[in-house]
Amino acid sequence: MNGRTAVVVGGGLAGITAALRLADAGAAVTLVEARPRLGGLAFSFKRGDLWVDNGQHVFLRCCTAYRGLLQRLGVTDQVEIQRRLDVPVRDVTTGRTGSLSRAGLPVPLHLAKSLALYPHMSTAEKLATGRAALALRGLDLEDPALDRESFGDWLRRHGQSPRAVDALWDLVGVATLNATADDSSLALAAMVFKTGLLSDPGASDIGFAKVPLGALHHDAAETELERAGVRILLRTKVTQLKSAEGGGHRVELAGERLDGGSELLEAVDTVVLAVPQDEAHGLLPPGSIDRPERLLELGHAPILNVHVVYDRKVLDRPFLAALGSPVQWVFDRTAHSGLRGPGQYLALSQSAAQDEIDLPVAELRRRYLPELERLLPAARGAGVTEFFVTRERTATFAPAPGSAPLRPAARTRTPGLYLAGAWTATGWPATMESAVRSGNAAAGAARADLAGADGTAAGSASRTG
Ligand SMILES: Cc1cc2nc3c(=O)[nH]c(=O)nc-3n(C[C@H](O)[C@H](O)[C@H](O)COP(=O)(O)OP(=O)(O)OC[C@H]3O[C@@H](n4cnc5c(N)ncnc54)[C@H](O)[C@@H]3O)c2cc1C
Repeated sequence: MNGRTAVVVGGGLAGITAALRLADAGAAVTLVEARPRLGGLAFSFKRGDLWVDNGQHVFLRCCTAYRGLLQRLGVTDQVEIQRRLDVPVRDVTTGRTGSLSRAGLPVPLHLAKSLALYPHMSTAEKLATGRAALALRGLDLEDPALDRESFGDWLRRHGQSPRAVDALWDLVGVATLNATADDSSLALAAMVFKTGLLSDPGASDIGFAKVPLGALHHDAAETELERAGVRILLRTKVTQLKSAEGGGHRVELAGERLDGGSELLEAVDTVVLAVPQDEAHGLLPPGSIDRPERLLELGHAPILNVHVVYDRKVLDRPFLAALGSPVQWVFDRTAHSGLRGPGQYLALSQSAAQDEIDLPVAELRRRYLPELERLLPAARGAGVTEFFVTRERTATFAPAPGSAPLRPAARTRTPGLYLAGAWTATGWPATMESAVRSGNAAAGAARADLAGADGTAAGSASRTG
């Protein structure tokens, strides 16, 4: 792509990835981001002395594309991946704590011991779960029928009790899919469980950042993009995308320019739209994709994070999942946030939070502080020094049955125009992994098309492949 120009719209993980890949191929790349920072939906901000992530983010060892990006950014030492999957799960109604963990055995035996000892299900439920896991493992992810059924219906057909759904399938599924089994497509759920739990024994080991997300997705990304020669325009919104008269694309920008004027990027060879689906719908030139209104049908699902700072330590592990409580997952954020002193900072990650996302802070406080006392005995009598929430109403697309045909591929019908974003057709739910995969796919398609136009080997390979 030497001598070619590219504009990437959107500086989330998809856009960062696409920009790096296009710059690697020799294009002169401009990355345009409306906000004052890179990182999109996975970012952090300062609140007093505290670094706060907009939402707790975790990844799995099987997230190879996201881990590849972390490696490229030189920040693998700033994340931690469990040596072996270990998720402590406490039921507040019985007070018992068990764990979902793996042994050093081949799949699916790696989970068998943990399931056998899991205190939150009966023996009959565990046996039925083992049978369902084997059936799930046998599903063909390429079968389009999987997208038409709900995961909940499939689980019931495979003998899963409401308790097994709560204590196991939804415990993992709600956090990864951002929807309950009843609201999830079987295709996406099967993808998550097959890849995460039933592929390689280490696939589900959990990873998370040891620093605020912004240190990875803004600071390190900005440094690497600049090193790769990418021009970064922050606080700059793309307002329109058109065909340029002499060929290529015309990208219109509205930014915080001192003269108040707008800037045009003219005759751009390649544009990657790495923005949320609603924004892409507004920017796509007519005829670029089939039935663009489908982008709006994809819908959104919210995630709420409840942040609580205690005056003492109340949680004795990095994280804990809860049953029998509105609390879903609790993370210890103390070290990441820079909190000093004897206190502890907890973040509650509440996925599929449609019923709570708009509740006033005071009501959430009334709901969650007593729940935390039920879940964490040490919280009883501890002082709360801060309580606040972060709300992401459009955290992910809704992974509902029927969502697969609504997700477009990277290549559009407009030559030189590509789509990226966790919501595009990656086969993954809306995750950091999906975002990075989509950025790779868009840049890969652009590189192949330009190589094809130039008549080089990469182009013919892509056309025949
Ligand atoms: C609270 C929360 C918790 C989550 N937890 C997890 C988790 O644990 N694990 C996981 O893997 N994923 C998680 N996710 C999902 C993950 O963050 C996203 O899937 C991923 O970051 C999406 O990246 P993206 O680049 O596709 O899109 P985005 O991050 O949405 O990036 C799009 C960018 O485009 C910019 N933009 C929009 N319009 C314009 C315009 N006109 N001009 C210029 N720029 C524009 C936006 O400002 C934004 O920066 C979570 C998300 C949230 C919100």
